[in-house]
Amino acid sequence: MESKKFSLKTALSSAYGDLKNEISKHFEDSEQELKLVHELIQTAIFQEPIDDSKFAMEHLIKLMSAKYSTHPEIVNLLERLFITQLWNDITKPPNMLADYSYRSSDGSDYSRLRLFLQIGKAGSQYARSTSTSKPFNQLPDASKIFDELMKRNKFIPHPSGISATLFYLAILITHDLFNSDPQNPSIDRNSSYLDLSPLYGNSNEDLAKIRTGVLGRLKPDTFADSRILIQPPGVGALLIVFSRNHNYIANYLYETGKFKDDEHLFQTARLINCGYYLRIILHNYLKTIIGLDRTSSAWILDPTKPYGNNNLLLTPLPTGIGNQVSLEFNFIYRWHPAISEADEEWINNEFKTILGMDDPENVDINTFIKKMKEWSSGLPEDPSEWTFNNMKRDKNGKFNDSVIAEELIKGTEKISGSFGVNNVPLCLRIVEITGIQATRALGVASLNDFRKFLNLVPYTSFEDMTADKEAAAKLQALYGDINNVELYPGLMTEKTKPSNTIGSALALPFTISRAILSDAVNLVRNDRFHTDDLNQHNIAYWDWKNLEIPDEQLAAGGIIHQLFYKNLPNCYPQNSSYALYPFTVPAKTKEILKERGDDLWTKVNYNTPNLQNLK
Ligand code: HEM
Ligand SMILES: [Ca+2]
Repeated sequence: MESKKFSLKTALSSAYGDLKNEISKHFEDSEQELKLVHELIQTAIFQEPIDDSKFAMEHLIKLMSAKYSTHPEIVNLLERLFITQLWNDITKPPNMLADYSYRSSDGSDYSRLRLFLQIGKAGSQYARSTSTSKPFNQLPDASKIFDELMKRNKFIPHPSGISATLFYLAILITHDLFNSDPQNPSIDRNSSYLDLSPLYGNSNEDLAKIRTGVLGRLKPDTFADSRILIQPPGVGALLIVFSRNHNYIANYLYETGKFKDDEHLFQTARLINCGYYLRIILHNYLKTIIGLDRTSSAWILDPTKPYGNNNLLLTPLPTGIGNQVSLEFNFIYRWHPAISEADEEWINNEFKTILGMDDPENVDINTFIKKMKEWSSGLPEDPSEWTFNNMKRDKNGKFNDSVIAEELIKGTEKISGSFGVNNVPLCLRIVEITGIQATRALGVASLNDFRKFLNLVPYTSFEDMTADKEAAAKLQALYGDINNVELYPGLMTEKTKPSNTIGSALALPFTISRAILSDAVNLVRNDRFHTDDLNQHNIAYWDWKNLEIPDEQLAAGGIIHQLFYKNLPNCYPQNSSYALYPFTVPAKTKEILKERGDDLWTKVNYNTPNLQNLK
């Protein structure tokens, strides 16, 4: 960055040299004026702060209107620089609108560009990123692709020690963004934003079912999306932490005395709760995914940073313009190989019960949809009565803290699965086959066309695409030509990035690792409620430290432990790796922290928290 600025300055100096010559040709005693002109150019280009007590602007106006007035060529240039500077001060289109600060129930109106009110609203069609350049040749049976290249034969543990709990958050994120209509897979029933749709739902009807209507609160331990009930119980446990966090925030706001009515308290608490969710995604989830825990640097990848101002050299990077997730992203984010062994067993049993069969892998799609529908229509109308994993609610409707904490703690001990060929649990066979068929029906591109779209070099051969010789041979037999490989089967079988390194700790398949970041940056930056409208006024001057526990240092910038300590009191010791670093298995956490080269690793407790006396 420095060297770029240096070379720009060099270029600038030569342009300034010409102007200087021009001015000194016509005027004597112009040293002061030249300095002024130089400053004008500097501030126009580098956005350096202006010390207005020096009256530079007034001097400039005097020069243009009096001394230089007989030299229109100089005045024209200075005037242009001056007007450019003034014009650039104001963001276009506007960053914020007055009194326009609450999330809608269905994700409409999340773009501040009022022409795009509908963008990313629940019930919209998926966006499409890229099309196929030439027709596919004959495609193999989707079931054959699953059986030969995707099916888990033997569990392969994740090489970077990533825990199941990281994927519990990943599942909340995917259930926030994606909710395909089984009758019409081009429709996404959720909003295309990180707005905790699994908690708050996607309509006014959903909200009415989970809100108490009093003081902005949600019903105890309640969430809106019933799909979470048939995910491993750690996913529901994590969502309940966010549900409790909403109520914690609403109470806190009420006690400040600034708000009285339910709607204002609810909406403000939702904005803040979604803010914590995003902060966890950036400071814990993304940090683990790209391996930043291994360094003592505080740097994180933050897509919300304002780069809004124009300057003469860099175009602005807008925020809050709205987002619509793509169908491609839906498949890029299907991370079924990551499911841990224990969670695979759990879901297998759950499917056996719901489908009423011993071999859920053999169910046909119509039966699957029908049985799932029967299951969901058998749930209580009121989500505050739902339970999962046979957990019981107490007389106030709450689950026992330690029962919730236990699922998250167990998740941190479960090693997740490795990405790459042959690691998708067998019970998801029908889901995967139907998925591949949907991509065909909707015209999703080939892997190579998608790579070209991302400006990545296309694969030239099957060996180039996958490091696994056996997989390469199977792909060759099924697809014939490397350019014939479809996006989703390709993503599930391509080579994976190295593990245990800064930059790629999640060891994702190559194309996924790049695509996921492009989609993530867009969906966060384009949400006005994660950028300009998360301003202090709209969040009632909420201090993000309100949840903070004194061991901030121990978390190395992480946030998630604050939610655990606040909403699952007494379940974790103060310095527990299970709260501070839940996304890697504890033995791995120790190894990673040692790599930082400081003594942080000696201060963390790696023992399983003892919940016995809390039950
Ligand atoms: C034990 C864990 C998991 C189970 C039981 C599971 C189950 C399922 C099922 C049944 C579907 C089909 C849903 C439908 O078509 O309505 C599905 C779709 C999907 N899964 Fe998973 N999954 C698990 C883990 C994951 C993980 C770790 C991710 C990624 C982080 C993920 C991402 C997705 C996505 C993006 C879809 C498409 C959703 C949609 O189009 O609405 N899943 N999964
Ligand atoms: Ca959403």
